[in-house]
Amino acid sequence: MGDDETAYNYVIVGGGTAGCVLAARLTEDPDCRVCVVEGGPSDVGDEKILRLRNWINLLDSEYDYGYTTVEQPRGNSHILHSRARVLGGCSSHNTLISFLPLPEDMDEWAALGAAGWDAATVLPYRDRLQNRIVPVAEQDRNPIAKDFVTAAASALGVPVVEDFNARPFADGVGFFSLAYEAEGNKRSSASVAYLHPVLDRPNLTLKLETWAHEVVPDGDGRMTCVRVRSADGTETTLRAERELLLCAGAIDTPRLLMLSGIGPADQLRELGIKVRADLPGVGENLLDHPESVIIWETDGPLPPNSAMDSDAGLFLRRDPDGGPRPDLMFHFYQVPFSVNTERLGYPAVEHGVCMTPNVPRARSVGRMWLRSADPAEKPALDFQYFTDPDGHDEKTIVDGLKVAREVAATPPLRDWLKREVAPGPDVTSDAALSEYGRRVAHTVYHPAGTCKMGGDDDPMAVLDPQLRVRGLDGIRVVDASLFPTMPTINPMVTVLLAAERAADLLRGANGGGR
Ligand SMILES: Cc1cc2nc3c(=O)[nH]c(=O)nc-3n(C[C@H](O)[C@H](O)[C@H](O)COP(=O)(O)OP(=O)(O)OC[C@H]3O[C@@H](n4cnc5c(N)ncnc54)[C@H](O)[C@@H]3O)c2cc1C
Repeated sequence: MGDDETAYNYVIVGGGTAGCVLAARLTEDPDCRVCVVEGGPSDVGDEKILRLRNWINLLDSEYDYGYTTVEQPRGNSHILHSRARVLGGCSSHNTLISFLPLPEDMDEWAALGAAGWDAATVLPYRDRLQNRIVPVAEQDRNPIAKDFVTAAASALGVPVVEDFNARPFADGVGFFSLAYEAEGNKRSSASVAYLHPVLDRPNLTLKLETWAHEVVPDGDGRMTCVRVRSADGTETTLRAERELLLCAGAIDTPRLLMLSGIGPADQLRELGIKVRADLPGVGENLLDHPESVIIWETDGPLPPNSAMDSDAGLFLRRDPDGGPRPDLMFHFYQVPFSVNTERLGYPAVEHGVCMTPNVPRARSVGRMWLRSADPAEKPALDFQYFTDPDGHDEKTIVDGLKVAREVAATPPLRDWLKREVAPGPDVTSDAALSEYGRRVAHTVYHPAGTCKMGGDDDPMAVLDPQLRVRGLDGIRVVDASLFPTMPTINPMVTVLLAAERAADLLRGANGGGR
């Protein structure tokens, strides 16, 4: 198929984490013509992208859409919400920590009306994942990270976990599993694992540096067409003969739907957007994993070994009556992640480490909306961090900071640390820890949930359990926006599993493939 063609069997908007999986799976059938519209450039041969340890330099770069938030009265209003602008999406930009969701995470989705998304159905898709997922390699295990693992196990009485994906866990400390090749520190992103091997398929068309700005109906009223603009400004309408698949991520998928008149009718009318479907849930249910940070200076430089500077971490279950899943997590960084503390005047240190306690199932839920009908204007994101009425999220951060200090005070980690620089040893009361912890809070970069799927009885569900946009024909959403609730763990693998399942749903519905 040549570049001038505009009709395909499927058009995929967003060649990101989910989009790459779908493109690879759907083009396994040589008669199925697929076009991927991706806003960013290719990652092929781009060492800046392909080398995992460079991830931190991609933040706020030309590969980052760089969303901001509206004022967060109980949190940090200065967080930059990085979202990748490159083939592979956030899997080309992130730290590639790879955890299967816990069974209860999936069963919760099914209980909320997402029939067919229970653990017994979703978790077996792990065997289909093409990414190379392995625990951090021995040569990448920094001595200080090893000592963090030993200290946390001893201070907190939790097991050392060799492979977090071997079985479900309530708590534990250890080196993460990553989607990477240790040799050469190469990403095994969705793009590398799924798309690179099939780029020469004649039935796959990639339109890079091309931005989708409006979904429009075909002649039969099916929402299968999308208006796109390429880097040179050329406008085209692409048509999907079977279905249009939105995979633009948890911010850009609801943004595109709303710009196309699909969303909360009153809000859209106020902006002068013609309403095509009144779906009040579009842009609501904005989920994230909020985190805080505590930083120590080390006595001089650390050994260099690392996969991506945050190779180990801890899960803890503080509330034994709260079910089998952990309710506190943190990453251990062998660099001082000080962007939020320096802004508040805490000292910058040349050599240091930090721990970043986060809230695995945050109860504060936010929303996003369009500021105008102009597709170029970024939407407003309001995560409403630390606003849950029971104070669960705030308490988790306070507990996390205290737990971090316990670990830091325990040998062998203790012997590496010269002094605590943020918040500093004088900050001890719950109130002071909360104030500090929320003001320096950051995101673990996991926005999700903004087009959630659910049952017929949930008026806020945007998608049915087949991922079809309710009330419309010919259009589905497959990306992190489909999450009804946030899984306990870092969500990339959940997105990959969802995309694998979506490929099956599509092939079943449209008669192609298996
Ligand atoms: C810095 C960072 C670190 C992270 N670390 C981890 C981690 O270690 N482990 C983990 O599990 N999760 C991590 N995450 C989160 C995880 O990467 C994401 O949740 C997941 O990759 C999202 O996948 P997606 O398919 O929903 O969207 P994405 O992968 O973001 O894909 C969306 C794609 O759509 C394209 N696009 C958007 N709008 C348009 C448009 N209008 N037209 C055309 N193209 C468009 C984008 O360019 C992008 O390629 C991290 C995220 C970030 C940003």
